Amino acid sequence: MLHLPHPGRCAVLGVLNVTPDSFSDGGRYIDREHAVAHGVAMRDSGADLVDVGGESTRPGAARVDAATERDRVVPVIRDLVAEGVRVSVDTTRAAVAEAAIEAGATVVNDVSGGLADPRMAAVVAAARVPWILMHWRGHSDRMGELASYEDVIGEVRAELVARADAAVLAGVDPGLLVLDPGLGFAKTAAHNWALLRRLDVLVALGFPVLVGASRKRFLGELLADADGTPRPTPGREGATAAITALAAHAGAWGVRVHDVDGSMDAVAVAAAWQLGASRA
Ligand SMILES: Nc1nc2ncc(COP(=O)(O)O)nc2c(=O)[nH]1
Repeated sequence: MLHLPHPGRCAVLGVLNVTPDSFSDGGRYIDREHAVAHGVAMRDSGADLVDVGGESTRPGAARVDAATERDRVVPVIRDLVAEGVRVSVDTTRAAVAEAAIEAGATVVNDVSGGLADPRMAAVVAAARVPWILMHWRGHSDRMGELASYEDVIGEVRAELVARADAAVLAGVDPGLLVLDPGLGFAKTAAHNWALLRRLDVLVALGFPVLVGASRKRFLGELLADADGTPRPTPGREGATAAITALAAHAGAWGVRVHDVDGSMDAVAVAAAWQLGASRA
């Protein structure tokens, strides 16, 4: 099973996008020094993992080549590990995951659930590291056309089970798998809310479940102003923290967020609510 320093509460993964074009923080941490300082700050705020990504997955984002992605994340991962930070690498590429693990990353966060790179399962199995399998139907340039479901809960569940089965067949320890509904990936706002409402269906599979709603567009649409203008990303932290609390209460293993402080408070509230008392 996944080791966590705070097993009594939902895990908090701090997002560190070392990219020029991620949707909500693109460019802020492209500089290595700033990136490392931000990662250390998120760990000091209580983040259980810092999730380092080198390629934007924003809808319509242009892909970067493996070398560019690797060169963005490896130095930052190495420096963070040297500061004692636990790091996950957010990549769909086996070669990048391999280099990140060599640099000290201890979790692979794969938004493609192993579909983008057939070599990923072997890399994860050999390294014996936890593997986050997110629900995905194709790269950023195609997600829009793939967002159609008869039964989004049933289909996402079935497609994630298929990914977990494939991982186990490839030699990955099932105890190291984490599932993630992939909010916003080939999904409309309605699909996102339907998946959150029935998160219990994924939790019931028995794998840890990670939820990544932080600052996403469907929150901006929910919080739109009178003339329908979506709330800009900086104004979505309250909704993100609310989802953190609700996801934790629904049994999520972890959340992936940009603002660690807000979600640390939210997971503390969820834990106290669950216990009927604050932690002794
Ligand atoms: N496991 C997982 N990883 C992810 N990586 C990137 C993004 C896109 O958001 P960002 O641009 O804020 O990183 N979302 C997820 C997600 O929902 N789940």
